[in-house]
Amino acid sequence: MKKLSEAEIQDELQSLPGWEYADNALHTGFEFENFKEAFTIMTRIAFEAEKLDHHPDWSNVYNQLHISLYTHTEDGVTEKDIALAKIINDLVS
Ligand SMILES: C[C@H](O)[C@H](O)[C@H]1CNC2=NC(N)=NC(=O)C2=N1
Repeated sequence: MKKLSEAEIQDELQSLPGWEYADNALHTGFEFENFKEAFTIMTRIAFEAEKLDHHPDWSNVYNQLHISLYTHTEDGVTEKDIALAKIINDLVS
């Protein structure tokens, strides 16, 4: 899986509302009604991440969820991060 250039990442971000590129990774944040809603989405994301064999760096505090996507093996953002970001946006919307 090839590391994407910054230009390629910015191009992909056009179709990823809510995501930004910083510090060599993609980042987003969501706020839910409560902890149960946040954790339900996290569970759905976890199953999709397992299918892709690609896993988010994330943190959850009550109803807030912050997610960063990064490909450790390539030390940067790859198509797998873009694919997972799209799945996450679809699950949350
Ligand atoms: C061995 C296994 O395929 C790797 O560790 C996978 C698993 N999940 C991963 N997730 C992420 N975000 N980056 C990786 O490089 C990565 N590598």
